[in-house]
Amino acid sequence: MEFNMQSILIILLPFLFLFMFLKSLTISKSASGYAHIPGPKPLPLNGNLHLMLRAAAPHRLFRDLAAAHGPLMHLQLGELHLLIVSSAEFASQVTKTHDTNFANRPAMLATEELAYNSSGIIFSSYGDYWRQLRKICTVELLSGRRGSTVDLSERLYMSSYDVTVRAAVKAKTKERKVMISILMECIKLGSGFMMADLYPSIKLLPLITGARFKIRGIRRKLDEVLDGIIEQHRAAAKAADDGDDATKFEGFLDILLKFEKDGTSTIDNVKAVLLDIFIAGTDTSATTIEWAMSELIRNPSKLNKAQQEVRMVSDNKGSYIDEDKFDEMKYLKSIIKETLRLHPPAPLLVPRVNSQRCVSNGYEIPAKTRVIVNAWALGRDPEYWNDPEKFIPERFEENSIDFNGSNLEYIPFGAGRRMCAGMLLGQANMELPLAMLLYHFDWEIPNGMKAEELDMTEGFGASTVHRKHPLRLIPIVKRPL
Ligand code: HEM
Repeated sequence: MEFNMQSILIILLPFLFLFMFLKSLTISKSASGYAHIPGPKPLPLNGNLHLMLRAAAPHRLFRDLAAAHGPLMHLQLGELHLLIVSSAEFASQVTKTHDTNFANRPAMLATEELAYNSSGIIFSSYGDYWRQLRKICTVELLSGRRGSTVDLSERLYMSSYDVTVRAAVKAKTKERKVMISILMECIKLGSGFMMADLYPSIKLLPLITGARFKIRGIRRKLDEVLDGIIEQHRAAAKAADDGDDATKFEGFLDILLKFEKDGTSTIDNVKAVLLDIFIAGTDTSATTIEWAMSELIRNPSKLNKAQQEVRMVSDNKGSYIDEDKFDEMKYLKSIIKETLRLHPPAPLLVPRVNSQRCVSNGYEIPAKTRVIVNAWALGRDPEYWNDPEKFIPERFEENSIDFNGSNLEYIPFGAGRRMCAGMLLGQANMELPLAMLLYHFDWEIPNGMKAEELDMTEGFGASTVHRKHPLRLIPIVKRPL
């Protein structure tokens, strides 16, 4: 008899269900620790997982459930107990009052292999190792506007990737298409909502669902590309040393490699950090520009106003976009802020875990609880915003609300100790390409479609939220490059 994956599955399924049933008895016991926190009633076996099956996207489902159950809500997905935070007050508890306690990240199937055993910045445990990495990042890579510009391209992902990679590695890398597709896979697998993540005690699940196989395949490709980048960098550094190149400077990757050389870290740690920077830097900025352009196309008067501003500032400056003039592009900045309010690229931020039991606004939270802050819901809450579903960049001209983590109703970059380490680079990575798109081109929608008909459906199934369908527009050159 020939055994293929399907026949193995059929044989294993009854055992799996029996195991899950027995497991559900222990799950309901552990659920008692959360009984005092409001939330939808869990079913045996799956908890509230069935709700996810018919949801448009987790951030939308969590917002709707929170409307019925409150701003601190308990959800049980498979074996996991999640707390969903949907108010500025509770977000402040997690990211300010109990920030240190909640400064850890949960383990996920994908982070074992794809984040090199969680040894990058995003998923590493809170402690000295993380502190050191974060310091290198802030000082060496992300504090200024070090990313050199790339040619304007419709392929925002490529351009965003180029800027990030050049900031980190100082050079263009080969195989960027392959790398971008790997990054997209990592983002999908890192959502934390895979079956194998929701039932971590069923050790066979990663094999049965094929997740382990897929992750191993991506890890192999990832190693190949990252090893290539590191090799290329070492060769360039050696050539510069040999030639006594006066222009050489020590960059981010050189510093990571120094730690590897003196034995403080391993080459896997170096790859983990590089991957974090590539993932965090590429997808977030590119998807924000995509949404900003989509919103502007749907609002032609705002598009017009933005173009007038960018052109007025830049025409006097020799017909090119000058980063030093961004402070004069107030409307452009408001557009980016409004886009991040309506479409935060990471709507649920990155999950946190508390090391110790704590009490938050009267609710006891057991240790090792996974907490998700729904930044997307906060940005659309009528409690904090007038006409929250409307794209109105002007609202940011009238107030001083900022995304720097001090206004908890508006946290697209997160807040507290684990907030985004690349906010400044991210900002530059959005302002520059968007200003160029607005300055050089007018934009039309193809096929005579009306502006208000532009499809705004969100994609689903990853930790960042893109447009479901790519944005296709006709550029008309107004200021040639
Ligand atoms: C539009 C641009 C960006 C957005 C919206 C964004 C958003 C975020 C969010 C929501 C988090 C999690 C915060 C939390 O848990 O409270 C995060 C973490 C992080 N981001 Fe960004 N990000 C952006 C760009 C970048 C860039 C360009 C880089 C670096 C090249 C970067 C590097 C990081 C790192 C290293 C972390 C992990 C911090 C830690 O866990 O200590 N981000 N980002």
